[in-house]
Amino acid sequence: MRIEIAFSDRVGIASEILTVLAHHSLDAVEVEVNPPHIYIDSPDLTDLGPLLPELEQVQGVQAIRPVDLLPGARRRLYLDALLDAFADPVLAIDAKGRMLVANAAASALAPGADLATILDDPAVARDLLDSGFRAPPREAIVRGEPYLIEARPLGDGAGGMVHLHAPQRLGERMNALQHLGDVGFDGLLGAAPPMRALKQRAARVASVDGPLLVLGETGTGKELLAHACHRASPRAEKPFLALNCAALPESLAESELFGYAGGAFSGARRDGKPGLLELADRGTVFLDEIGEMSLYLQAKLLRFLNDGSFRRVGSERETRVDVRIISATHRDLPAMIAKGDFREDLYYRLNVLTLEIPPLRERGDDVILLARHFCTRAAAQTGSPACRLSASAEIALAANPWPGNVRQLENAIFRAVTLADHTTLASSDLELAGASTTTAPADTTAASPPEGTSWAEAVAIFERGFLERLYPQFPSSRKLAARLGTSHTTIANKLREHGIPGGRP
Ligand SMILES: Nc1ncnc2c1ncn2[C@@H]1O[C@H](COP(=O)(O)OP(=O)(O)OP(=O)(O)O)[C@@H](O)[C@H]1O
Repeated sequence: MRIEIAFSDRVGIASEILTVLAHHSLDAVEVEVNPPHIYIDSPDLTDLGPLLPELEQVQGVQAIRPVDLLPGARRRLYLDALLDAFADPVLAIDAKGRMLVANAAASALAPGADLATILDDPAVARDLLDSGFRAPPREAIVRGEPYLIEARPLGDGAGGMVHLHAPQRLGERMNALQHLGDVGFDGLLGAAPPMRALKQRAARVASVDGPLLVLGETGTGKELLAHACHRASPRAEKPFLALNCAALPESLAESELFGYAGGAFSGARRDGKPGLLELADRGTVFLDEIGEMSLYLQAKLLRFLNDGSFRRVGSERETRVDVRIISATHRDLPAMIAKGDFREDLYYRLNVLTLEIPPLRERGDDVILLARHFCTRAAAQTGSPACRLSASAEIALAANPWPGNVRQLENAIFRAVTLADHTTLASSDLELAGASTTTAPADTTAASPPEGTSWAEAVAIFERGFLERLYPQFPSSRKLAARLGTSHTTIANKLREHGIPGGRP
């Protein structure tokens, strides 16, 4: 039986309680003292009755009750369940390299007792330990498969946590099919003139079967556009696979893209592994952040673009595939060429067709269009009630510079929808850097309306902000009408027109 005893804290009380158990010849296999409670696990204790009078005699004991689990055991149970929910192996290692804790995936993969036996290459284990688990992510072979290894220290001298990203899950993370589904140009929202022009050009470029380079600042939607071009091309029914060239060290990126032959490196899978180029045969491979590709891989990619063939890592055999390459970057490739960081010949091979995505700040009212879309989507994703943006929020969004573009906008709206406990988001809910954080429909006067706003739209934005600001102080159409010196019917109609809730006469 496991019991919890509440007591008022004093020196020696825990040992007096345990002495009572000893008197009854009861063993305690686990004891947790967390004043003002002591928890005891005693398998021999089946009936509390005979023990109660003596325990209650101990000065300071207040209450005694049986419990299912000791708090520490309960915590371990939850932590184990959480760790086991990770499909990737996760390990805690002490400063000497001994394994302290492993989740189920790690135990199944490499049931070793220390880091050096878990990783096939002892040098990698040594680097991790020598760096105090601060070494940058790198690849290592575990039971013949390449893994991306990330480590972080646990705290002074306590060792570190090691996370092995499994190769097939890396593929998952990089496979745009996972999250883009069959999104085409329809999913690329935007009605501003530069977006319309882009979509028109993209629709033409999509069907031309040549390499395509997508340029644009980070988070502008380059991957979405690349996928839309694939969906609008004759390759639409074949795979669209994506590799982020900045995310992986060179040799792992090489084996992801080109695959490897059986026995290519010590412990490699015996039958080898196809890379994205083979897996995407007759489809499209999207190379994101191409500016970050190493010069060695640039040379290998150039060769593939020139004659359609390549060799798997560690193979002598030429492999031929039919794949369209769409690449993307936010970097200035000509400037990189001038510095010798990017191959000029590759640039011309990749840049047969080009699309340039405008930054969000040049898209006028698209900010509002996208924000409303993200608002609806975030509410659906989080199971929150349907929400909308107040006039002040829309004006603040339109005035924000958006250095992180659409992704930053998407995140700002998601955060606001998740955290706000009301359904009309104000500018203060949006945590915009540099924006006013008062609940300021008052800032309707401070910021200019979105570019291209008509007179009628500007008046409507002003009215909505004005009414939203005053309504809480004059919460009925009669009171508001009296304050504004107009008829209550006019105010009631305006409240309805702007969807301001609770417009009572
Ligand atoms: N026009 C758009 N309509 C709807 N959603 C968009 C649009 N543009 C971008 N997004 C969304 O914004 C996020 C960022 O887009 P995406 O990943 O395509 O940008 P990126 O330019 O490839 O980013 P990075 O430079 O970091 O690789 C994604 O969630 C995407 O769905």
